[in-house]
Amino acid sequence: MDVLRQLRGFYREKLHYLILSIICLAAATAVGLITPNLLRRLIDDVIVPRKFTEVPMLAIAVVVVVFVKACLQFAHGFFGGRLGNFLAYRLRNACYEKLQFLSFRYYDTAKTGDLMSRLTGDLEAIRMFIGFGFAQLLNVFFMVLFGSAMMFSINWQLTLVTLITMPFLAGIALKFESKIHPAFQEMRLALSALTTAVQENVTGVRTVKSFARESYEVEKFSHRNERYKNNQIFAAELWSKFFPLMELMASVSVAILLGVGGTLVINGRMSLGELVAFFSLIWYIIGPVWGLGFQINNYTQSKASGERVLEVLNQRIDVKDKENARELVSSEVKGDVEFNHVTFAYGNKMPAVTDIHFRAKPGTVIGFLGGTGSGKSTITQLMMRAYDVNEGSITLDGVDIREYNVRSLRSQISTVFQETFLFSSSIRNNISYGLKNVTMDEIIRAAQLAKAHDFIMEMAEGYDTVVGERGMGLSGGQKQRIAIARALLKNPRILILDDATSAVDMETEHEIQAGFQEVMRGRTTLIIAHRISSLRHADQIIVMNEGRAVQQGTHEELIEVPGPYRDVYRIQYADYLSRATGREGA
Ligand SMILES: Nc1ncnc2c1ncn2[C@@H]1O[C@H](COP(=O)(O)OP(=O)(O)OP(=O)(O)O)[C@@H](O)[C@H]1O
Repeated sequence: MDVLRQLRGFYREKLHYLILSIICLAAATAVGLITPNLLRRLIDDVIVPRKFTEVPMLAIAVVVVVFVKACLQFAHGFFGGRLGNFLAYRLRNACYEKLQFLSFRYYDTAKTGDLMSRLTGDLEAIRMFIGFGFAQLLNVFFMVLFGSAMMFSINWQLTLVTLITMPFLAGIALKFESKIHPAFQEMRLALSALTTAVQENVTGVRTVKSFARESYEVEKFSHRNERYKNNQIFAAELWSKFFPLMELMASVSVAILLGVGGTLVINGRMSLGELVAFFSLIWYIIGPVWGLGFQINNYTQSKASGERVLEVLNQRIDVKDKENARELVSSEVKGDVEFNHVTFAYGNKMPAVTDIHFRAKPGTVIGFLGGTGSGKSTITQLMMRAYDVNEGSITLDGVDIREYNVRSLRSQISTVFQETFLFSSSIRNNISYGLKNVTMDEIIRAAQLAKAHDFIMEMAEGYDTVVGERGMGLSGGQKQRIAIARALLKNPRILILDDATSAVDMETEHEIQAGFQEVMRGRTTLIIAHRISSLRHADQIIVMNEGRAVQQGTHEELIEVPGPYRDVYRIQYADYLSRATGREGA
């Protein structure tokens, strides 16, 4: 119930729906009890004394009772539906909003499929339980309580004898639930494995085909499919045993009732009408007991779902605004960036960067070179406060970036990542993503600077061409150029290019960089690249190794001194250097 209490904030406004839904269901249950009484009257007061004039009245009474009961059930469904949907709507929005603000650290370990299932399946379970399950669980008690109270009022001895089988019935229902519950969980896991296989196969279809692993994939799927099928069969067998067993137990109850009750009627200690009323009341008790396991399972499942959803909602946001955080105003930002002896580690791992110290004056270009895992991307992530530093500080225009409002800081920075993400939308929307009031001319200008305009115009629909999921249908270099156009259109003070031109040829890269020089005049740029040609014009180059800056200087300075930069330069420029030496020798 703790979960329900925590969720209360989301449905407090509509708490009256919950109360009305419970009242209506309880009232429907109570009204339902009139029917057995009418039956009793029909037999004892009409049929036996042969006073048939009362039949029309009784018939009308039955119709009225059934009608009122139906209205109450409708009202229960109406209020429950309103409540459940309101809660699910609020929770869905809250979860989605939370997902937008959760830190990068959360997404480092989050699984897409798991998050999706929390936002869909788990939310649905909560909707059903709060909307209907909760009232129905309470109704189980109402039915048993009202039903047995009425039976006791008719004949308490017969009630005790008839209800003797109920504990067994409840025991079987609970035992069945304890077996079917894990079977269902297992089935859900098997289904999730099955869908993951399909999802991965579709996403990685190129890899599968290029490795000619189609039959392996078919076999993998077939194994998972078999597991799912076996689970289904197991669950179906459990169901097929449960129903006859429950029916058998229920029939024992009914047989006892008929035997003992019949004898009481014959001996004149009970009227025939009472026996018939008893007969219909017994189902008032058998029904809920039969479904007891299901209701309890429904509760435990929605409790687990509630916990999973609350886990997302209660997730701590690592990087957040300080109280009274400063707002950056675009026109006033100069772009003076300084890393002051910055050290940072992801979780409890070894530091990814240690004692990084550099200053990028407004409008300058800082290049980063280094092997994989040397900490280059980490530096750019720290710049946009994807994570906060552990030691040292990063300043923008002389103020620690932790003092700024995160949103306004990031709005001053454009990042182009090595892996480009494009939305399944038109190229135009992809370039202008998140920006309002941009003209087509501005979009075209950004695309021209990113050397994307020409290939976009060659497409049948031009800027209106819709690119598939993750930009399918475009080459790696084309996707990167669209991402660069997107970054340029944002008109940032700070541009971060994290291996952003790795997928374009050297000539295009050169042209893109020439475009950058034009747009980035007066702005600060951090470039990560593996090609010396991309970095040689930088105002300062930082060579990284195992999280440390091992060399720092301009291209001209660095090629003069022995070290990793000169080694890389010699490897990449081997042909050029040998030709130059050859010419000198000649
Ligand atoms: N999100 C993360 N969670 C945990 N560790 C990470 C994460 N990102 C990077 N690392 C680790 O931090 C170290 C530095 O990684 P980083 O991505 O900064 O290197 P890099 O120089 O940019 O490499 P590359 O050139 O391959 O992109 C590596 O050891 C890496 O495994």
